[in-house]
This record gives sequence, C-alpha cells and structure tokens, in this order.
Amino acid sequence: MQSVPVITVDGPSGAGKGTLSALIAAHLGWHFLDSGALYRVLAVASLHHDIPADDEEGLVPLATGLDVNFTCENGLHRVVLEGEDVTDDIRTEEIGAVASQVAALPRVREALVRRQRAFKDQPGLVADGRDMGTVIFPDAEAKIFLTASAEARAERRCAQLKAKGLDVNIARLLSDIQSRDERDKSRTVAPLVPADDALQLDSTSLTIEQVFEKALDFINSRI
Ligand SMILES: Nc1ncnc2c1ncn2[C@@H]1O[C@H](COP(=O)(O)OP(=O)(O)OP(=O)(O)O)[C@@H](O)[C@H]1O
Ligand SMILES: Nc1ccn([C@@H]2O[C@H](COP(=O)(O)O)[C@@H](O)[C@H]2O)c(=O)n1
Repeated sequence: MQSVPVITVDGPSGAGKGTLSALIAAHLGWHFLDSGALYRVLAVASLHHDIPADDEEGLVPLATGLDVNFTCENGLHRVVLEGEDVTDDIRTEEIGAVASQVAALPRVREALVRRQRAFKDQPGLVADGRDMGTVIFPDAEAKIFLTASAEARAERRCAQLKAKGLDVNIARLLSDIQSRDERDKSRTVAPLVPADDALQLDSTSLTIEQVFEKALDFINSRI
C-alpha cells in the first residue's frame, strides 16, 4: 500500500496555522485536519452536558463517543455536533479557553488520537494543531512550527472578530491569548513545543502570501 504523506502545522493560537494549512491543502488538493476544532467541539459538548472542564472521568466517554461531523458543501465548511450546527459557536474566545482546559487532560487527549489519525488519507493530509508534528504524526514528511508575537496575534484576532461584527477588547484578547499560550505550553501531556525537525517560521512581520511562499519552499524541499 502506498504511504500517505502528511504536512503538520503547529503553533500558538492566532499564529495563522489554519489560514496557512487551508492554503497548502487547497494548493496540493489534500485533506485538511483542524485538530483544534475537535477540542473546541468537545468544549461545547461539555457545556451542553454540564460536565466541568476539569472532570476527566466525565469527559473521556464524551470525547470517545463525540458525535461530530465536519462537512463541506460548495466550499462552505460546517461543524455539526449531535445534529446541531455549532460552526460559529466553537469559534468564540470563551470556547477556546474551555477547549484549552479540556485539552490539558491526558486521557481526553488519548481518546481523540485515533479520530485525528483517521483523517490521514490519499492523496495526503495537512494537519493543523499543537501536537501534530510531535505526537499525532511524528513521521510527517514536512513539519512547520508557525509563531507570531502575542501582540500581533491579538491584533489579528481583533480584526477577525470585528469583521464578524463582534465587540472586542484588545487588552482582554491579549491577556486571553497569553493565558492560553501558558496553559498549552506547560501541560504535562503533548505540550506546545516545536518538533525537533520542524521549520520554525515567525509570521509577525510577514503577510499571509509571504508565509505561504516560505512554507511551500520548505515543503518542496521535503516532498
Ligand atoms: N501572516 C499574517 N498576517 C496577517 N494576518 C494573518 C496572517 N496569518 C493569518 N492572519 C489572520 O489572523 C487571523 C488568525 O489566523 P488563523 O485563524 O489562521 O490562526 P490560527 O493559528 O489557526 O488560530 P487558532 O489556533 O486560534 O485556530 C485570521 O483572521 C487570519 O486571516
Ligand atoms: N492539536 C491540538 C489542537 C488544539 N488544542 C487545544 O485546543 C485549543 C483550541 O485550539 P485552536 O487551534 O482552535 O485555537 C488550543 O488552545 C489547545 O489548548 C490542543 O491541545 N491540541
């Protein structure tokens, strides 16, 4: 059987991983895994089922049997949890914070491993997250660790939320990003760290096009 190539894009919140991964996947015609969406969906499910974000016993069965579907019709991506469209609900900063709490629980992460690996399919996969290159796909052909300063990421997130018509406070966004970074970096299992063989790319003063160009050069050198 022919092996399936994988490209991983890891990094902190708002660094542009999703944007870059989607561009690479579209360019190559490969599948795309937004692993953060899985943790976000689990966060929404935990609220629906009244399971506290630190209740590992309660969250493991929920993660194992998570009834979620990622669909794409006419280029429109939808996330459906237990029959309910949660595409917009999972994108709030509040849900991001709960996602980062449930993601710190070792057995919850374990429960989601197989589901993430199942996205690996021909002709290839671009996987976006925190531990794609270190834990989920350690044998990936090309690994990218995308960063940007916390201030640049807060400004990007601010513009993104404003474009959606939401009221935003940049100081609060910056502080939320910094606490999520801290939690993601300091957890005991699968902390946010670059894989040894990852290309580290700082996008603070790069446009999306420049990041894409540098990433493609690297990918072409690997695959
Ligand atoms: N190089 C860049 N320059 C300016 N804006 C960017 C750049 N890359 C991404 N953005 C913008 O920043 C915002 C966040 O990007 P994106 O959602 O891709 O980040 P992310 O790392 O996937 O975040 P998260 O981990 O929270 O899902 C988006 O509005 C995106 O258009
Ligand atoms: N591979 C991953 C992906 C995400 N997380 C956690 O989920 C939170 C939300 O992720 P986004 O990428 O959508 O912002 C994130 O803060 C992480 O705590 C993870 O642990 N591993």
